[in-house]
Amino acid sequence: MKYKRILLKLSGESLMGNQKYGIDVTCVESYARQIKEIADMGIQIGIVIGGGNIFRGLSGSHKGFDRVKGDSMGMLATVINALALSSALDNEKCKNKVLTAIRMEPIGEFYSKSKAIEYLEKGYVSIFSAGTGNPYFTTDTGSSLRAIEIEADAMLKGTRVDGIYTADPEKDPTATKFDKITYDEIYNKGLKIMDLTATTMCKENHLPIVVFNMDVEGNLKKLMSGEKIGTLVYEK
Ligand SMILES: Nc1ncnc2c1ncn2[C@@H]1O[C@H](COP(=O)(O)OP(=O)(O)OP(=O)(O)O)[C@@H](O)[C@H]1O
Ligand SMILES: O=c1ccn([C@@H]2O[C@H](COP(=O)(O)O)[C@@H](O)[C@H]2O)c(=O)[nH]1
Repeated sequence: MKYKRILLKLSGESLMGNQKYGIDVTCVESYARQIKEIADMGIQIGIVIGGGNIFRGLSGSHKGFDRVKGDSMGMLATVINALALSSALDNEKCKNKVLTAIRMEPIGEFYSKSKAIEYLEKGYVSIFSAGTGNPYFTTDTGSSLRAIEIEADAMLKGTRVDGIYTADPEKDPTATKFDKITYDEIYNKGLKIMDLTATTMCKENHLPIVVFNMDVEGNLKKLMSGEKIGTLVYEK
């Protein structure tokens, strides 16, 4: 097996599916099926989920919301998504736990590294919600932080594009895909696939990243089986 323990980052915005807002149930169900498939292979899975399908603090601040309150709303949005995913995993009979970076028992257990690792070792898919618990961050940074804390072998960014491109492929149809790219090239080319804080944390801690399309069912299993899909971010 290529990876024993992974941190899977799921895009909140992708959870909208074809809707304009909120959660498309078929999308969450597809994610849960794919996660169950690799949990059954014995892979330890930590998950961070975004909140862009519900609220982003920065966008809120452009409309007059206080940034810190807006970011708190964004972090709560990630908890809503985590609960939706947890429920879909329950339906798949895939044992899981929701941990929160901000205390809010009984909705989820307060996150600690030791508890997270204990659950992973017991075979629970562990969903780390509320990002880092601090404003002015994103769930990309929450993902790199949790990946490093749980000593994951890699951070897998499951999104709605099939890798990293020379420009945002949703805006530029002429953009071309990289099969692999270094952290430094991401900075030097100004690519906006992940925020810079997250990229820097991964680089400094030698954590490989794979960006791949989570909306194609079966992709996650292919990655775990060693197939080369998506884009690998590596150190030179
Ligand atoms: N160079 C690039 N290559 C690939 N995707 C890019 C690039 N630049 C920007 N993007 C955008 O990044 C998006 C993927 O990022 P991500 O999964 O974090 O989505 P998001 O909408 O920010 O999710 P979230 O709701 O979790 O914040 C793609 O849908 C794509 O539009
Ligand atoms: O550590 C964090 C993580 C997230 N936020 C806020 O939540 C939203 C949603 O997260 P996305 O990564 O954009 O999906 C984000 O825009 C922030 O407002 C946070 O404050 N701290």
